[in-house]
Amino acid sequence: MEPVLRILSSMNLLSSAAVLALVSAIFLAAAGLWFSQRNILPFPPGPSPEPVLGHYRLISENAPFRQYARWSKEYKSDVLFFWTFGTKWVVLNSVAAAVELLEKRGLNYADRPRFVMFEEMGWGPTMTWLRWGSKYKLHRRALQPPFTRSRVGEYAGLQQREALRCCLGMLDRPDDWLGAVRRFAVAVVLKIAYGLDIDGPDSPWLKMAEDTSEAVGKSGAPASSIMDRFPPARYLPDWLPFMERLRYARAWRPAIEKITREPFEASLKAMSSGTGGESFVHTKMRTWAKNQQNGLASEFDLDDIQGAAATIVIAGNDTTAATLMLLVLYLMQNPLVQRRAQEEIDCVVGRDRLPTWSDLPGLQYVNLVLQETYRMNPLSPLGVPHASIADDVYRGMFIARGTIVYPNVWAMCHDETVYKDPFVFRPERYLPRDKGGDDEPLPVGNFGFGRRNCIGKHLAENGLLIVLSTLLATANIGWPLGEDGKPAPFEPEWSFRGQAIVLPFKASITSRSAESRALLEKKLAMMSATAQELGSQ
Ligand code: HEM
Repeated sequence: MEPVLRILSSMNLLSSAAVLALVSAIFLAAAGLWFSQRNILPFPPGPSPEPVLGHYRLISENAPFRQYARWSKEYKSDVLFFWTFGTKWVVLNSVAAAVELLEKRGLNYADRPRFVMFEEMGWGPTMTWLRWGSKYKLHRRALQPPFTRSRVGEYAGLQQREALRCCLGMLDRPDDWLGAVRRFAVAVVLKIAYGLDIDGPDSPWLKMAEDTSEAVGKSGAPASSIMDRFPPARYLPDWLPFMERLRYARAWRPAIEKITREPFEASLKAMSSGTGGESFVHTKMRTWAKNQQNGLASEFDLDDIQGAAATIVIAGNDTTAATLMLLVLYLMQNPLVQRRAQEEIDCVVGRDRLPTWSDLPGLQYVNLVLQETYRMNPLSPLGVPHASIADDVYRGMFIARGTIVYPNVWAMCHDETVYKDPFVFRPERYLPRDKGGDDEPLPVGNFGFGRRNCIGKHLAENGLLIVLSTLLATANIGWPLGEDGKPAPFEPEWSFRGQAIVLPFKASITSRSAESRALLEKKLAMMSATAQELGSQ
């Protein structure tokens, strides 16, 4: 027996040793490959870091996208590398790099970094900030279908009615034209998400949405605060001089919690009393309630429904309002563009009716005005950052797993090798040469790249186009009048902390004609009556 045991144990030893040797070999090979890749392959270039802090102090909080674009030229590389406190990030300054990494190799770049500052601000399960994984996929599966190109037509009536109301509001109260724009943006997503209406300028939902825009719009580029770079910093006292963003996050926390909770509760209340229209919350709650009744677990629980509905409002309201502000600004600054777009509407639609849904594809120049607006000022100049899931090599440069990736959409949209006079607003640039254009490519990246691209693009674009074309058909937009009664041009103010937004400004907004105004009123009355009859959107 003893010899057998000895043989067995020696076999055990042998096989253990073999397994150990094999595991070690695999580990060494993998480590060797990683190290050899790292040693052989350089990280992308970039400015020299400081000891310990790396690039932390080198990146400006104001308009960092301009700095990255300058470095891209200086280091002759469309991909730049930075690090601080062990966090690595790369900035992609060309469409080619963004398409190759974020789209063609999209699965490897479908993650997001952890947004520690936003956690501190109190965001619940909001899809935009979720890491790649089962929770994220669950939210994308729930949120994407209602906003596909083929399904957004379901909101056409709602968007058109709100567009008419928006244009009438701008004409009636030109001093508060921004109020009408904000109302449009909130009304559409609030109805879709919760089935709730805005019942006047004092609606609490307007104030709530405005607070959230303020909180998000000026919170700095996502994942770039000291807490994001060095998470333990969130536990430091916020009175320290370099902790402004922690102070900011804590100050805005109540507003974020409010927008996540209150419309959801109001929607549930409306649902139980049988009021309010159909909505995302209604659909999801019905499934959840049915599962409860049948004793089944729900994959998408109450927290998820609440978080996903808030995502629609937060991601969809502010972005739409900010783009409409840009449209008003560029039309005011470019009267010839405005005239040409109005001529197109007069020619395609005529002056005895207003543009409708089916007219939009035929309004080529109006569509290009929107594209040029996207290009001139991408709202998220550094996108929403993605993060890499595994090590990668791009054109001989090493990109380690877990690297944060910022597409510099601003640099792509202002690349002089692609766009002639990139700082000039010229929608004609996209027209073919035989139609007097420069055949330049439409901008890409304003709605993101790859698997994390914006789910609301089609909804947003339809809404922007219907407001733009209705406004062009019914109003003239010009510089505000000075004390001498003459147009008084001015330089608008901007905020480049986080999103790139134009700050509120004055404009002169007047009716094109008594007839066009009457058309607005008549059509709004007609559409509101129909909506009331249908008791829905
Ligand atoms: C002009 C309007 C809009 C602009 C410029 C815009 C822009 C963006 C950008 C740049 C991203 C990041 C994409 C990426 O990481 O690659 C994004 C993501 C997102 N957008 Fe929009 N957006 C707009 C409107 C909307 C609307 C109306 C909705 C809601 C229906 C919406 C919902 C979302 C969501 C949920 C995400 C996160 C996607 C994900 O992480 O998988 N957006 N958007």
